Amino acid sequence: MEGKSEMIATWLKKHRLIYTGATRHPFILNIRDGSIDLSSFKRWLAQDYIFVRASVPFVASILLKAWKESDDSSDMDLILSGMAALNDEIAWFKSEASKWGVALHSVVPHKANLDYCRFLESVMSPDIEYAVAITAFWAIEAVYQESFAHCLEDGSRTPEELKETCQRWGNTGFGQFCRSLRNIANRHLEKASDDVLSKAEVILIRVLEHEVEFWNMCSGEI
Ligand SMILES: Cc1ncc(CN)c(N)n1
Repeated sequence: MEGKSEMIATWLKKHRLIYTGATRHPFILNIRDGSIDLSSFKRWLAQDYIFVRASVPFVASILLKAWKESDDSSDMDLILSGMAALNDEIAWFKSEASKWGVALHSVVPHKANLDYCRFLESVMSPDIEYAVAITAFWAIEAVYQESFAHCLEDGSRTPEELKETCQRWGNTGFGQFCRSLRNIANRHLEKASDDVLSKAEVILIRVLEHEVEFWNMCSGEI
């Protein structure tokens, strides 16, 4: 198949509108221009804690797929570092929540969050190929990286008390992690059958849709 070596770039061009919708959502633009309503931020904090906890078994399932299916042992090293980052993230959410007076133990997940967590669970199935699952993992991380990095660019007016949050996903190290995930995804997609390629493209679109719904939920729109 022609142009298989950079599938992710091809798909990002094709699905630019939804990708921009996920990475330049009003929730993020409001952080960037300083107009964010703090109740939206607290809602995000509480709901994302639930999502991050649900991401642990998801990433563990990708680690298992890499162990079984990858021809390169460095894939496992990268995925393992992603697991370690989740461990830090969970600790960060707990301390951030106590700073903002958010009681994490009593948070009720919103529908958009439940739907997204259910989607993660579906990708954990052993029937889902490694190339498909790693594409989903890359997309989930890339949306946060691009979104929060945007809040730190020159000209942004992100409130001082939200800068640490933006740094967590907008820092250059996390950017490098996302680029490495994208390289792994591209490498496996290059060897994939047309059937697996169409599944990976659909999964990518689903992730982007869930991310938009997640931001909508945090903005209080649903
Ligand atoms: C909804 C969502 N998407 C992505 C990430 C980044 N792990 C996150 N914490 N939450």
